[in-house]
Amino acid sequence: MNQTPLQLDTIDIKPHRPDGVVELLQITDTHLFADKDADFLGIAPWHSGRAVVEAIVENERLAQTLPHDLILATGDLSQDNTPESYRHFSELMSNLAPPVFWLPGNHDDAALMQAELDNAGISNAKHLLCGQWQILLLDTQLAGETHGELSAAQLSLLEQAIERYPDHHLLLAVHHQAIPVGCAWLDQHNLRNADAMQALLARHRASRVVLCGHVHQGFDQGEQGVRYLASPATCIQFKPLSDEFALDSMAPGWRAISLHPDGRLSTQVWRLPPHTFEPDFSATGY
Ligand SMILES: Nc1ncnc2c1ncn2[C@@H]1O[C@@H]2COP(=O)(O)O[C@H]2[C@H]1O
Ligand SMILES: [Fe+2]
Repeated sequence: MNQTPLQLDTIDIKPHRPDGVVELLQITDTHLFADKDADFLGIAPWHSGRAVVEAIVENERLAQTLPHDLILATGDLSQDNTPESYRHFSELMSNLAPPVFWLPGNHDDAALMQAELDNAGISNAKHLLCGQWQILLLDTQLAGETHGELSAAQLSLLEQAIERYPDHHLLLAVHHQAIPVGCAWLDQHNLRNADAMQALLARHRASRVVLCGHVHQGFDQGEQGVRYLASPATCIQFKPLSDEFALDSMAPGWRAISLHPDGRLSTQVWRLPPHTFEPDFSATGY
């Protein structure tokens, strides 16, 4: 096993907005298959993912907003771990102008994912300096498990980030939820050593935000001065506050986030129109 500690490798991204506000989008849990028409509990993820991308493009055109600075793809991009599924993800992202940054989820094959996304020219950068903010993407994947964990090496990257950039507000992106979302069946598949991450976050004086995927629902909660956010998946939605596995009737979606230079954050969950891509509500799991 390679014991060499990971070194923080930082890239700079200049925010487009003259007031320094960083505009980003979160796209998560696309669960793509090699077969674009493959069914996932009543939804074909490639088709719902494509509809999300088209809606983002249309939103930008209608709102005539300044361009987004970046997109964060927070894992479970593939459901079947095929090279084709990652190529389909790259194809979807090629319709969007901002650079995409990614981290693996429990369903991903991280090595294959990196190889395929590298081939498509999607950056593997994990620490971004953007105006007054720093964005760190950490890997919580634990091979063969549905729940997640931050290895010592990943925690060390967080420590390096807050030590090196103590005055930059921090957005930490991970796949697994660090605090319970209120679905017992799903909260057993959480980030197991969230306390180690939280102990490091407690040292950081600037703003702290933790953004995750995995929970297939909108989530926004503050705890001990840290804001925890999650986004709907671009395919099936899990029903909030359900102890048993249950799919939700809300449409697929994504999250938009504005990071202000003074540390404030504003955010909005966007969804496709109601009743588009309704799943098979009788499904009991996968
Ligand atoms: N009925 C179920 N009960 C518990 N876990 C489940 C059930 N169905 C699926 N899962 C797991 O829960 C995970 C939550 O999101 P994932 O897409 O990561 O993958 C899912 C499955 O591994
Ligand atoms: Fe997941």
